Amino acid sequence: MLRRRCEQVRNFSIIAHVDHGKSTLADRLLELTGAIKKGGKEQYLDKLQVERERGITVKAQTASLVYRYKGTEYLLNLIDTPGHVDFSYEVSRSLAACQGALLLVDAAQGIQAQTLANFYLAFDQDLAIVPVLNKVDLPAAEPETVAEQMHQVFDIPPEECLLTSAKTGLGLESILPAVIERIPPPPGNTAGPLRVLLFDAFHDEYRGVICLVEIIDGHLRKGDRVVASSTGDTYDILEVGIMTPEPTSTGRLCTGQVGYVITGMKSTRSARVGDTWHLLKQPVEILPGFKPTKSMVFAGVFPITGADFDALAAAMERLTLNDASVTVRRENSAALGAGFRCGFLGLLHMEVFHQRLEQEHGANVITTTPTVPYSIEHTDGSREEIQNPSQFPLGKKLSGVWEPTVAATVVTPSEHVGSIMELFQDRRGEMTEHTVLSPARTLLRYVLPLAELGGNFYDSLKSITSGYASFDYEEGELRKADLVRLDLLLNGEVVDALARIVHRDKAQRIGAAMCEAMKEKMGRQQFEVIIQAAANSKIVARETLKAFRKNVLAKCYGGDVSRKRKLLEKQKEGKKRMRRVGSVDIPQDVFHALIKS
Ligand SMILES: Nc1nc2c(ncn2[C@@H]2O[C@H](COP(=O)(O)OP(=O)(O)OP(=O)(O)O)[C@@H](O)[C@H]2O)c(=O)[nH]1
Repeated sequence: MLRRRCEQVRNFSIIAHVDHGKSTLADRLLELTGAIKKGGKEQYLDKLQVERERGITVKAQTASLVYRYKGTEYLLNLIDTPGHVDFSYEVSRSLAACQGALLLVDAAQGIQAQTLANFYLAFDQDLAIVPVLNKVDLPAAEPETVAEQMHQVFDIPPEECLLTSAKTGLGLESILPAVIERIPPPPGNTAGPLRVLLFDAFHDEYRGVICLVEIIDGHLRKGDRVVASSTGDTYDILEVGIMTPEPTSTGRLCTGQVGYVITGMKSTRSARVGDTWHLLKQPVEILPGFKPTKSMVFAGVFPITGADFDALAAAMERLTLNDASVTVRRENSAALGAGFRCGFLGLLHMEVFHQRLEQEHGANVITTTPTVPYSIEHTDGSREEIQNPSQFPLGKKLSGVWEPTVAATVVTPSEHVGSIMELFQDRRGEMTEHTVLSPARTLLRYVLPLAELGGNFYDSLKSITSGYASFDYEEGELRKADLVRLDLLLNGEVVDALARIVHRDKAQRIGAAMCEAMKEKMGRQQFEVIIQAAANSKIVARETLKAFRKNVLAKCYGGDVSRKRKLLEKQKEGKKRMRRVGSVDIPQDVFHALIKS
């Protein structure tokens, strides 16, 4: 099996809009080829707890299937990819190790925003595309209409579309023959010097870093010594094999094969995805590699109590071993103490990271309001990136402030176009395209500030379209904007962890909402608290919290000293869960509440 020539190898991905059935289809293909047992646990390739709970794929996975077709045995490497926009970097990486892709579309929902994005990622990399219309078992399925849409939007002839149900198994037998016939074998040179593409890496608790690779040219054997061309570091190949889908040692990988390698590398940070490996003293032409991932959302991550800092630091370290796309540095906040400033690929990535910190590492944390990176220009022409709103300079003239934008795509039932246009206008969006896909569906494209995707953007879009619109975006240009720093003050003291950067026109509205939420959540204190919001140091909103003295001894008649002491102790304990800002104690859960408001 392992001396197979390139002609008997196919490397392919499954790409689709979220929930169109990729993971389910991958499971069925694994069952069909005997890689996993029928009726076993669902969504085999979704390994992380957060993936199972949220029903989304976060890390791309790979599995090698052996399939007999017309008397010949083929090795088919399937790479399952995440569907959510935050993880599209995983999609493009995985596609770099493939020659083709199954483009999966839900036959009831039709083409969605992410279908378009993924199609173009595959198209740009010249991959052979096998269109699959899934979920044909659903009563609402309209495979003919969707096939017509595929023709109109992607120029794919309707007769090329395969019809399947990953749920009932209908049509599944047509998929692997189409993979073999329509997707070309990997083009590598079997006799050439070894050239390896490193396309992913993950950390295994027991075995250390496991690298996923495609052998572009030549052969890789256990015991080889390779050079990572980006760093010049050398590694001994301790183990090599294929994912079936568990790592299975094979001793060697041949040209065109996708598999795993263990080298004794300590951290996934050493595994530079997109890197080219070659043999010592046998340099090769370097592969183009991947665009480095860029943090688009930053947030502070703090322990609930200062004493938990070391445990949080350890949890962070373990988690970032496996998720090299998170950037982490130490940060100190007057309100929240010692913590970290983390950079994420997007909001979902941030939530997933938070959830993994709690679930897999038992850390209890406060995450501050997420912010996007702003670029400010000082009057001397120098530029600075602001990743924390409290770094935004006050009382100093600036030449300008730039904010990141996104190019957004929405596919929606046509009756919601009017409300979507209103939502995007309110979010400072500019329409760039309006196309009618079919009488019932419309495609809209907008440029809008990335920061406007925060707050309740997704909930608003969902509620005005009853969940029927799909949304996707890609990174846009930086755009100059009239932005101010919005601070929240308690008795005149700024709470640094709650600072935000907002558009000048919205500062008053957001400031008033924050003051109101703070008043409601904080509960009465023992003295009067003035809550204010300031835009670039100018007060724009105010609330007053009246004093209230909580007398813990009120119920103590007479002089029961031990009871009295107990109650006073209890009050002291309650205070531990407070954070002191100036003269005011803020309960920890206020931070949680305001971030969500
Ligand atoms: N009726 C029907 N339901 C299906 C079919 N295929 C998948 N589903 C269901 O659709 C939902 C989404 O399927 P997944 O396989 O998790 O979708 P996915 O595209 O992998 O989603 P992400 O991993 O989040 O990108 C699940 O509830 C599946 O059971 C099908 O052919 N018919």
